[in-house]
Amino acid sequence: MKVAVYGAGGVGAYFGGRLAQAGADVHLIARGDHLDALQRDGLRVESVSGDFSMELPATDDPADVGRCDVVLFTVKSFDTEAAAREVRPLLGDDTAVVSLQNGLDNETKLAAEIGREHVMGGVAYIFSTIAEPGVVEHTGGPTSFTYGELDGARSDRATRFLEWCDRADGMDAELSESIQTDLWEKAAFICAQAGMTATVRLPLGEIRSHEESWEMYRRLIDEVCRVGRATGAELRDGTVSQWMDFADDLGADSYSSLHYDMTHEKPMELEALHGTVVRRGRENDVAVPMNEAVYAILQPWAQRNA
Ligand SMILES: NC(=O)C1=CN([C@@H]2O[C@H](COP(=O)(O)OP(=O)(O)OC[C@H]3O[C@@H](n4cnc5c(N)ncnc54)[C@H](O)[C@@H]3O)[C@@H](O)[C@H]2O)C=CC1
Ligand SMILES: CC(C)(CO)C(=O)C(=O)O
Repeated sequence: MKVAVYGAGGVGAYFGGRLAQAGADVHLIARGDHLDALQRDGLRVESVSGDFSMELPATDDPADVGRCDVVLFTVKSFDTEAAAREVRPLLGDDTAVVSLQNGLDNETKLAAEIGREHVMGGVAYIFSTIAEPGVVEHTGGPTSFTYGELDGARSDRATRFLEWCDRADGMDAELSESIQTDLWEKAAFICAQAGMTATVRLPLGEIRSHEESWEMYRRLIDEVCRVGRATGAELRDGTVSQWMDFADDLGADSYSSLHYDMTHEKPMELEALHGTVVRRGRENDVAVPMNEAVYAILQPWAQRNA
């Protein structure tokens, strides 16, 4: 199985590294200092599931890699369109480009550039960042992703990829037959987890211990579920309480990639998260006051870091 990781950062290099450990032919696409370090020193992953280092081919030019079976597409959502324009050299007739990004529009943007037949949706559950160039730090989370064909088909390429994922240690993968539902459900969770940890600027444990803050966390989830249903997505009953139970079990020191980016002066995915919910809420006449509040509070940070 030949795999390219387009945007080999916290998420992509972690899962790509694990697939390489399982024997997949993995190629990293990165840029800047991180690429220089990957080429010079290899990839180092410092992980709660076990550290590892490996030499993997790394480049900023997809033409060096050529056709792949699977492309893990893991750039930040504000880089989706630019990166999608560069993906073509990686595509054979049956190549799947699997977005593991946060946000609701990445698959549509990818499809517009490379054709819907190449795109699979996906959602990742992991806490992982580039700690320094060439070094990815994985601090926890379920360390899993769910992916699937946009039309829900259990295709040969999707099941073949699952077999490879199942061989890998330190990660779990699930093949979904309703990835649109998964995307909305993940959006509901991430708008709460990212929204609260970034606005409050404290870890989840301290948010949980205040009744009003914990209620706001719940309302953020609930609002996104309402918007999702208004757009026609089939969210499962009990999604809000399931996420609240999930968040109850997360480590007290959990934050989010949005909080990380905000506090490290990096561009933020605010538009892909709360910005999208606010816009879709308006379009569908669904009130989203909690998401509007998060969006308003974080705007100055998003502008400052852009
Ligand atoms: N970090 C986390 O724990 C989680 C992140 N996510 C989502 O996964 C996606 C990726 O996030 P991270 O891995 O944290 O981002 P990251 O910033 O660590 O990695 C993305 C990498 O892609 C590179 N890149 C962007 N455009 C490129 C291009 N055209 N050519 C080559 N390299 C390019 C960037 O320089 C960066 O190194 C985001 O949508 C994020 O919200 C989802 C779950 C957890
Ligand atoms: C769900 C969560 C919080 C970690 O998997 C995430 O997606 C992020 O930090 O961006």
